[in-house]
Amino acid sequence: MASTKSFTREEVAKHNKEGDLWVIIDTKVYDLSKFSRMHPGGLSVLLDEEVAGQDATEIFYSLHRQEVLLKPGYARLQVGVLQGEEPEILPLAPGALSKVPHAEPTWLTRGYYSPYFKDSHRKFQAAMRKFVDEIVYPDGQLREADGKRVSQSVLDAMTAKEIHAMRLGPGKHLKGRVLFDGLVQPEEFDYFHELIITQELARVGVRGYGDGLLAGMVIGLPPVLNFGSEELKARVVPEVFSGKKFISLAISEAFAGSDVAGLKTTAVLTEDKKYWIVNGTKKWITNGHFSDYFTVGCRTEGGFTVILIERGEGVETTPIKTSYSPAAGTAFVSFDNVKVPVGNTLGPVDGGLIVMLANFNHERWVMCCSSSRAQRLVVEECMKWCAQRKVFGKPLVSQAVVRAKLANMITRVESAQNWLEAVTYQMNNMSYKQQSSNLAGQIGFLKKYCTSTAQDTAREAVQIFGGRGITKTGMGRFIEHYHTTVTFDSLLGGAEDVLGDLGVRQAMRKMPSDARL
Ligand code: HEM
Repeated sequence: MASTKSFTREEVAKHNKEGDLWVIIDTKVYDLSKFSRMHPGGLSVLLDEEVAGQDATEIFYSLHRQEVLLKPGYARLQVGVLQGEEPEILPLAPGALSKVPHAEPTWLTRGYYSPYFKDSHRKFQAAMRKFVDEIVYPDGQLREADGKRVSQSVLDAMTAKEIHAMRLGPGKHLKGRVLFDGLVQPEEFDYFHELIITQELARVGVRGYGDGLLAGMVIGLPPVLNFGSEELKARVVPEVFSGKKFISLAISEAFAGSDVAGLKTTAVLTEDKKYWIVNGTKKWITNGHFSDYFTVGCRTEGGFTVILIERGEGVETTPIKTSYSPAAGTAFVSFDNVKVPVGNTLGPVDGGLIVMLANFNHERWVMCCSSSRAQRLVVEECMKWCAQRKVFGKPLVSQAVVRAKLANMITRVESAQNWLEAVTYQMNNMSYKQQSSNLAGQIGFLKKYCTSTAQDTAREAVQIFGGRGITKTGMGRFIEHYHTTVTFDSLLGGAEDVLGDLGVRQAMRKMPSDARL
């Protein structure tokens, strides 16, 4: 616990030399006498006459993130507070909304309204924010750094609130479950609740870890839920929703991605027609390295079939090094003569395309939710930095070129979110089938928009942060991470050009034959 001793500024000023060195940061008094020799920024900067024994608040915050002082090892350096003065820089309490303009979507900004979000969504958001701040965020920072898997305690905490089940959207799978301690009833749970879950998780701001939070389940389990036999569902779904077993979608190969006709993994029926024998390899499989189940796209005699394969004899996974942390468990998966019961077939034999198409819309919409929210985190970082960073004696934001960059960023993130909310409203009012026929193109365009604007924002954010934007620690650490990992979002679920083309083709199919200029 921090000391509550109080000092006058004059008393602090006496401790101004090597071996007896105090500073004031936002009314708190720190004794850096011993620490100064270990200070990552060096000893000399602390001995400066404007720092040693002085109020170093402004210079401290121009060089360090708030989190530095919250770390127990550094918080211990506090020996007291300034007499009769109150701190001004207060870190946000867990669950609180940011007051930085555009740091929150409009519906969460004081004084604004929304036609979409009701009281139930607001309560749900507040609970989810607190949960993420207290349980997920701290683990995210640690695991992204050490590359280990998401801690089981986090997955268990998510299970207790039924977050895994809710991440598959509204539907029968929620029936009878107590969602977030009863905060929302299964029948009232809609796509806006799901949007909230995805967007709150995206605020953790660490890409590999974000996928480690069972992104494989979000895309790999729906084919089991929608196309698996009752026996298969009864066994697999509870294991996965309880966070005890893991599942991945395994479609992409080194040979082919979106082009399923080019896949080389084969499934051949045994003579007694009781088993599939699967041979082949899959690449870039999110969560694959720790998955127990794989929803696998296979070439079969008359086309393409989706089969659920359990880890066992003949299944090997090797981690792939990607631009983000191994916390995602991204893997190369090989199947060598794997014997799979035919009961594990998902959907019609040779009719796997339907299974995949049914999955795409939701999967891409989830990506839009997380991509647009991650982009907003970058806007918040830039807004704060531009206001606090001084150049040529003035805040960075006094430069017109910097304001122009912020204007572009805000325009992009607000348009992405508003379009996303409009599409989400459509999803709430359409059946799954209607969504495929009416929204596949829209969602394709939206995803293309989210991820291409994300890359523009990443580039401009690095310009604003300068060298800090390419440094893994310190002020620009989120920007560096975002810039390094942002491209990934533009590839998964279909590259931008592929999605744009899909949207135009869907639109052209609906062109009236009598339309003329
Ligand atoms: C409680 C007091 C302080 C603590 C715990 C502290 C801790 C740290 C830490 C952890 C870093 C590494 C930052 C990172 O890359 O993540 C750092 C860097 C630095 N610190 Fe401090 N510091 C303190 C006070 C100060 C003060 C008063 C100054 C005043 C000049 C200062 C100047 C610097 C500089 C110049 C760097 C290098 C920044 C960079 O590489 O961009 N520090 N400090």
